[in-house]
Amino acid sequence: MLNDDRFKRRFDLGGSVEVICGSMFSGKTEELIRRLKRAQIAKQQIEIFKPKTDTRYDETAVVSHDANFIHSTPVDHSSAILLYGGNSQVVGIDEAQFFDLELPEVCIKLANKGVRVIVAGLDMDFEGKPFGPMPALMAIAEDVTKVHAVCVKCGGPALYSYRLVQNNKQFMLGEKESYEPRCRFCYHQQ
Ligand SMILES: Nc1ncnc2c1ncn2[C@@H]1O[C@H](COP(=O)(O)OP(=O)(O)O)[C@@H](O)[C@H]1O
Ligand SMILES: Cc1cn([C@H]2C[C@H](O)[C@@H](COP(=O)(O)O)O2)c(=O)[nH]c1=O
Ligand SMILES: [Zn+2]
Repeated sequence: MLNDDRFKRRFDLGGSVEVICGSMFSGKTEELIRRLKRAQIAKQQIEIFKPKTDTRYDETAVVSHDANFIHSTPVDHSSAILLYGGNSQVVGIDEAQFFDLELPEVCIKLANKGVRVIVAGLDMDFEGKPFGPMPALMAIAEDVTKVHAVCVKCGGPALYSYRLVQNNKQFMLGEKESYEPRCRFCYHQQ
């Protein structure tokens, strides 16, 4: 395979997929913004996407819990990322857990065209179950970074997002009033 000229040319273009995952408040969005701002400093053409459903802080910005932000385009399907992101050198995607299951294929297509794709999202939902396209994205990525919040109960490294309100639906937007980051021990203590 590596001797095949078509693939050699694609590798030379430098496309790749990076995933930033973890619980809520773990710094996923901050890390995404940090990488994208460095790309901007390097004068690279960047484009950021988020799901239209995530309306928490701003309609057209990716905003961290610390109020750090960067302009973004809200889209309702991953295919739109392929349409609008194909001419960029770097594509950022936030809240990837809310996207459809075609997102990994979209990221592969962009990376094969030479685009550096950086995806951030929750790896687990409030029940500790893998969230949406995140497991598949982690499987196809060159690089996966798992970040941790501080457990609100004990100060340890938090990997779970504990839901404080009664609601069994997987999709429920919210902040500190509805979720808190917890470590393995404190999450299972309930
Ligand atoms: N329990 C916590 N652990 C770590 N950071 C927290 C916590 N509560 C609030 N924060 C704030 O959240 C910021 C991270 O926000 P953000 O990047 O939006 O996280 P994520 O995208 O993973 O939800 C931290 O820099 C910190 O200011
Ligand atoms: C655990 C969990 C979270 N959500 C929602 C809550 C927030 O609106 C986002 C996560 O945002 P963050 O940038 O990672 O803080 O997801 C949900 O819908 N379902 C869940 O199980
Ligand atoms: Zn804890």
